[in-house]
Amino acid sequence: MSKEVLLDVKHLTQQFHLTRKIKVKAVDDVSFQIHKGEIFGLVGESGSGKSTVARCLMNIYQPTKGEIWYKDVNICDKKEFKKHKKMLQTRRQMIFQDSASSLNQKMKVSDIITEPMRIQHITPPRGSFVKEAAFQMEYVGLENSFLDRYPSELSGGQRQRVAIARSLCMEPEFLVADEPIASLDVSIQAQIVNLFRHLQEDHGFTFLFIAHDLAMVEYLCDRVGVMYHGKLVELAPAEELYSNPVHPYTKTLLSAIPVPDPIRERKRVLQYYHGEGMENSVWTEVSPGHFAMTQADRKGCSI
Ligand SMILES: Nc1ncnc2c1ncn2[C@@H]1O[C@H](COP(=O)(O)OP(=O)(O)OP(=O)(O)O)[C@@H](O)[C@H]1O
Repeated sequence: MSKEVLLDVKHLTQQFHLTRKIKVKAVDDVSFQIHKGEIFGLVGESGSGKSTVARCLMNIYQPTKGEIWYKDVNICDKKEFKKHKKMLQTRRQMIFQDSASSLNQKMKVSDIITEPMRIQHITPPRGSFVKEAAFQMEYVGLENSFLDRYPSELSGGQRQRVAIARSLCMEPEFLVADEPIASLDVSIQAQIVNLFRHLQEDHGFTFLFIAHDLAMVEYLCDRVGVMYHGKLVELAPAEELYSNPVHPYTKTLLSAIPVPDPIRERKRVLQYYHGEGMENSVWTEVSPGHFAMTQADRKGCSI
């Protein structure tokens, strides 16, 4: 993995207006970088702001504050976005959790896979759209007989493979996978996660991987960020985060991972965190490459 920065997120804040008076700060002053070729994981409880970050990175939401740089393009700047629109819409692709609703149920698989190429007026490198769809299908482990089927005729895992094949057609550089395995059976989850790993190894893709399954995130990701109530509270290489969590919320989250050893499992202590000490917290590098929110007067230790 290189240290070249592909994405630089600076002080990202996203507020939603629920009514004229009530606002929700879904993402609150979040900064991080994603390096070229790395798999960056984002974890946190439901509603902590992970999907909102992902949607801002994909220009689905226009952030309330902050900047997002994709290489040397500030994608939050509307003029810059317009200037580089084609590059941004092809090189960045997103895979959603619910492939049943993200894929057009009325289209055949071959058309679903090649639709983004048609929209972007891209000539299929393998001669025809059908050949292109067949190539990508084979790559993601689906037989060609699926080409003429409709999404409703496929299983959840097969539909997710179609969604991946569809994004591969655009020869992307950066893939956002938002809970791509959440709706799948456990054995299928492992297959899809392994597919992501192969994609990264074969093509050097850069990934943002959002998931609730902390064990899968540890297995797949190079670095992991932990979100809590819209804030990024900890960020570290996966191994370091899982072996030495600093923020109490990270400790809470990791304490909930089941241990496949009955003796250790019996001794496991579940931790709880209810947001105590979030105020006055500052972003500190507690060890090289390991950042966490700690209280200003207690740098280097947990809150
Ligand atoms: N379009 C929207 N309009 C209003 N509020 C929103 C919108 N999108 C997200 N929110 C709110 O922002 C907060 C963060 O939501 P978000 O979906 O980013 O969390 P998440 O960590 O991805 O949760 P999950 O794991 O359940 O998907 C939540 O309180 C959510 O209700």
